[in-house]
Amino acid sequence: MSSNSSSQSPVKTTGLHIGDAAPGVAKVDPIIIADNVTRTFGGLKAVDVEHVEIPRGAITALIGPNGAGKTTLFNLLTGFDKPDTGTWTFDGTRLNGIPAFRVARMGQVRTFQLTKALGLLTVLENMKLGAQKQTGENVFSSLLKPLWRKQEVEIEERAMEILARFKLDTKKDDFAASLSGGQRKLLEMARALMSSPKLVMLDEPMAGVNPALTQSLLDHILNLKTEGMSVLFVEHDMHMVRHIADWVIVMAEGRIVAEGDPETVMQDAAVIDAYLGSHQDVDLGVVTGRISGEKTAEVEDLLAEIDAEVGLTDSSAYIADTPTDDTAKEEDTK
Ligand SMILES: Nc1ncnc2c1ncn2[C@@H]1O[C@H](COP(=O)(O)OP(=O)(O)OP(=O)(O)O)[C@@H](O)[C@H]1O
Repeated sequence: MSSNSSSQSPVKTTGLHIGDAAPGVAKVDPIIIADNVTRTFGGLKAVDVEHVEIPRGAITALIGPNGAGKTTLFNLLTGFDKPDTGTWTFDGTRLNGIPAFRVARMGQVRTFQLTKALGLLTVLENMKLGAQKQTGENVFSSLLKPLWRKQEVEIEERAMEILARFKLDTKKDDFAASLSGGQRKLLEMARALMSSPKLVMLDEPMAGVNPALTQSLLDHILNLKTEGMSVLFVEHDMHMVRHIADWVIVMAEGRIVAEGDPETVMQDAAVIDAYLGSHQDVDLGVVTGRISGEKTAEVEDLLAEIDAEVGLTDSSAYIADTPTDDTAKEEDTK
């Protein structure tokens, strides 16, 4: 595997899989291996994953249209929901049936949206929660009664160190609710790092982030990899996926329909089908920009409709041809 990163043109980690890239393909060094994972709500099979492996030391994006089952799979893998069937291992240890707080203790953490309750804690208090491995009530009582003074000091030092990296140290005493959308995302990520995870799972890290903070967030995610962590993130922002993901897994209707490096996956017919769904009667070449020519008003309307449906800022950019480094840079500065 080769790996490196920089904010301008991150070097992708390659050589992650064994054999042809296809749904369920084996990885050279998987950190998660899951088999026959299903989750049904009423009559609906929200997740139906036969086999999937998440590569270690790489940034993996989990993409797919609304309702594809991404969040449900995330919840299952992190112990926040129980599957109907399925087994999986994290770093060689069987994890199915293990509750969320123990999953986090084993080094697999996920970011959480700042809920109302967490917004009423200060930035520093939120960080301390991360150190306590998100153990619920115990965390709150430990905040009120710090029995382990030495440990408290160490935790606070670590929190301030991480906050400084995320440029949030000056806000340590502010209520988390007073942060901007982008700063909240940074805090969510900073909090996850308090437990020195091996795998960081990010749920829509770019959602609601002001363009001014986009680059900073991307850099922080790239840094996780540089520091040896693995990253799995769910995201609708395809600019981001294309720019930083080493590997992309595509879900549709609960199943994994494609896997591969970003450039290949985004030109895969199954991926285009999954996103465009009912619009298959329209010439996809025009819609995706693969066939040049004037877009009719009808196609322009359709693009806007697709953007709204899948939450993309620019659907033609998503499935368009491979960008040059320059175009990727331009996109980042938008
Ligand atoms: N708790 C639940 N009860 C009933 N149905 C649910 C529940 N959670 C998810 N679903 C259904 O399962 C399917 C998959 O949902 P999920 O949220 O996992 O998709 P997603 O790919 O994360 O979508 P999005 O990108 O919109 O967040 C959807 O049809 C959803 O309505």
